Amino acid sequence: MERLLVLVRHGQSEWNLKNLFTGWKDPDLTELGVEEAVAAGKKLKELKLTFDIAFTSVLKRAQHTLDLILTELGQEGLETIRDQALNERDYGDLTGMNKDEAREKFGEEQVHIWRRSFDVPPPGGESLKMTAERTLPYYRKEILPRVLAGERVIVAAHGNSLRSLVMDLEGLSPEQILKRELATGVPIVYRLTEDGGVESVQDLAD
Ligand SMILES: O=C(O)[C@@H](CO)OP(=O)(O)O
Repeated sequence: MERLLVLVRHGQSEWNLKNLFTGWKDPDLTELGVEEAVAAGKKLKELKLTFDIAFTSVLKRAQHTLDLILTELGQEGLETIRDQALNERDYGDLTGMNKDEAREKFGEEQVHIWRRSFDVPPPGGESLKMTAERTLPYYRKEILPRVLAGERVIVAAHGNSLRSLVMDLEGLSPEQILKRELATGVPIVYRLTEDGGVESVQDLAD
């Protein structure tokens, strides 16, 4: 049995381009973001991958990315489950702030801690740990059982909601996840063991 799980971060969003903390805000993809999503679809097509079900967040940039990928695969209209458990980490008071201006105001190190530490939440927002506390139960209840039953699953979501899943799947420590960045529109193809561990992982970066 195949036990296929593909994770993909959305393509560049309008707020990624403007360098703003985005979190639960809902900007759409830029032109480049659309191109990245189409390219992700083409890469999956080259590998002859198709899916039985898709999961995404309730945010436009992830849904739009998924739609573009499914169109490339000739799988428009595939059953898709949207849930806010897969949303980006909530950036709290930083939402909408320019990342360079935040560095000037709060200092480079503090902003890095808010963005990449495991358990320090940005003011009023979610740490990666808090994000994992919603993404992982959802993954274990709704997504993993389908993968283990042989359904081919694609998840289109966000930098930090996916980092929390990657951390768990790959058994990364808080230090290791700190350095792990997910590129926009780059699918990561996992094949899982029968108990949900990682049998193989392939990052489809160029
Ligand atoms: O702004 C955000 O919501 C995220 C993802 O774009 O940013 P960061 O990479 O700083 O976690």
